[in-house]
Amino acid sequence: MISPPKIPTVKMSNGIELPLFGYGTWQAKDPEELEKALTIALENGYRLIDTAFVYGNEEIIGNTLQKFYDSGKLKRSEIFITTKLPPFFHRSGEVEKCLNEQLKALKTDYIDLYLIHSPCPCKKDPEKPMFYFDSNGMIVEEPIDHLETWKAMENIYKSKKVCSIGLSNFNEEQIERICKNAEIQPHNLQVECHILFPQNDLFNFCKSKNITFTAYAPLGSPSRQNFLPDTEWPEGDVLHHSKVIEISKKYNKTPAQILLRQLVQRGISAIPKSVTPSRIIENISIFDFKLDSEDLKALESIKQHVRLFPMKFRIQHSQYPYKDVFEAEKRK
Ligand SMILES: NC(=O)C1=CN([C@@H]2O[C@H](COP(=O)(O)OP(=O)(O)OC[C@H]3O[C@@H](n4cnc5c(N)ncnc54)[C@H](OP(=O)(O)O)[C@@H]3O)[C@@H](O)[C@H]2O)C=CC1
Ligand SMILES: O=C1CO[C@H](CO)[C@@H](O)[C@@H]1O
Repeated sequence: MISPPKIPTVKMSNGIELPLFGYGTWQAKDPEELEKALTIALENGYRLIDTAFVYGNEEIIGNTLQKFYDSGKLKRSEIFITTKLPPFFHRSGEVEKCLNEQLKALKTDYIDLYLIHSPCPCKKDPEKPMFYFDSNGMIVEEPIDHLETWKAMENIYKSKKVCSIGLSNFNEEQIERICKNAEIQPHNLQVECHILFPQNDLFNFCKSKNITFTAYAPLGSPSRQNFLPDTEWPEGDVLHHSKVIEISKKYNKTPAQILLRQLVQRGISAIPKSVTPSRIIENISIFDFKLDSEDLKALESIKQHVRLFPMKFRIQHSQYPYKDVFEAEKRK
């Protein structure tokens, strides 16, 4: 066990501190493996856990956390739980119902940060805890206005079942519309973000709105293609990028540590996923060094930009958020 580092935070507009580093859990759902990995993460200083209804692992996470509370090793107040509303429960009557299920699974009476997972409300697969795909592999749209769902998010915020509310995978226009019509402004946006997709414009836009920023796929999500393997996933390997390797040698750190450190220094919360004990410790060992401005600039100036998560199974949805992907598809 390393001595747990102090993790820097950024204040959200509601005054709550968002840790700039946490533990991602997408595709971690083997109970034994996840419990072991999360235990190692918590013992080594991870405090933010990122999950979602559709990851199918909230109960495993809740059970693991309960063991930490019972043994007195951690208090609930020391943990920051982010979870997400699935795209098939966007109707106002469904939001709180779904949240209640998630609270039960996570063994808690509040969520620190609750996000609308996707701007594309869709039908549920009655057989699976997942969205429904049609015969072309597309999700089936449910026309529900974002403002209806956001109102329900505001209500659960007011009920104190969630301490902060936010969005994931929404574009600037969609966020702007919510902000203009909201009683409670979004506290956080979670989107893909790494050296090959730095999100400079969206990040600056969020800063101007006082919305904190979380980077998913901070290591380029090397195992993303295990999800929907029949889908075409864009190429892009941030962990083996020559610039990252060069800088990692200079600091005697690993490529993953350089990538995560860069996000933290940008003021972006990074949530790498790993179920490998050595990597879990490697990823959090980034608070004993600082990238200098020259190296930050070198990482910033990487010209090749590629969206690794185009989520094309949503491309026909009227609220599909990625105009770049949509335009490129139209030109094909
Ligand atoms: N809001 C959204 O729509 C989305 C949210 N997310 C969230 O963001 C989190 C992170 O994104 P994710 O897609 O998991 O991708 P990451 O960029 O975190 O990459 C995870 C992958 O990298 C491997 N890995 C972890 N650490 C290292 C290391 N030090 N060296 C080499 N390989 C490493 C892991 O393998 P192994 O586990 O085998 O060690 C795993 O295969 C998710 O887990 C989820 O919580 C992700 C995608 C979309
Ligand atoms: O969080 C998630 C992980 O990535 C998946 C693949 O695109 C998404 O469907 C999901 O929103």
